[in-house]
Amino acid sequence: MPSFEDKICPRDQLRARVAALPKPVVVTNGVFDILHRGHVTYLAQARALGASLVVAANTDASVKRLGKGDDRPLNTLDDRMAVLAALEAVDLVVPFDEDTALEVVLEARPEIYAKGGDYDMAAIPEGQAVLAYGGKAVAIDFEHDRSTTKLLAKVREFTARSAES
Ligand SMILES: Nc1ncnc2c1ncn2[C@@H]1O[C@H](COP(=O)(O)OP(=O)(O)OP(=O)(O)O)[C@@H](O)[C@H]1O
Ligand SMILES: O=P(O)(O)O[C@@H]1O[C@H]([C@H](O)CO)[C@@H](O)[C@H](O)[C@@H]1O
Repeated sequence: MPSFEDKICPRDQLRARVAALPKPVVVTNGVFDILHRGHVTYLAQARALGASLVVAANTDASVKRLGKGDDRPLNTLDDRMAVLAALEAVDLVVPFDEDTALEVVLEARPEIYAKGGDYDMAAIPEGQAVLAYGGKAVAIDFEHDRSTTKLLAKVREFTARSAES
């Protein structure tokens, strides 16, 4: 197993593994289905807010409940976590099966919670929780107009055109 996979943390070890990370710790979460430039830029910016970055990845069942599409996620949790763990910006990857990453945030108690600029920090449970204990909640502006959904639409358009010709 490549050494970067050591960054994948079983949920029951989260508290202990976070305690061993350099502070301040930043936590973020998401699906990260087909990794793209928007994701990696955002993760590098999140890491730069502190000294360590923990990424909580939605389990496959929790992605299904988000309603992104019947075929989502395209990449399984294990694959998505391995790709995230291979990134230099990422120190720890943990799965979560709840509808939000609130419990992860409460267990990890990071100094900083970060999320893409498509979210209002004061309106999401993770942001509210961090602000309530005196931490920081940071929305990172989108720098690149990319998304897994847009990439998939391109592939589908190409496949449909190829089938017609
Ligand atoms: N282009 C982008 N620039 C900056 N941050 C992004 C970008 N796309 C996604 N993010 C952030 O990355 C995290 C994971 O995003 P997500 O997996 O929803 O990406 P996505 O590609 O937009 O997915 P989908 O199209 O499936 O909704 C979220 O915090 C989101 O705000
Ligand atoms: O990748 P996404 O769709 O941006 O990730 C979601 O973020 C939600 C957000 O943290 C508001 O609570 C979260 O609830 C959801 O489970 C996904 O992680």
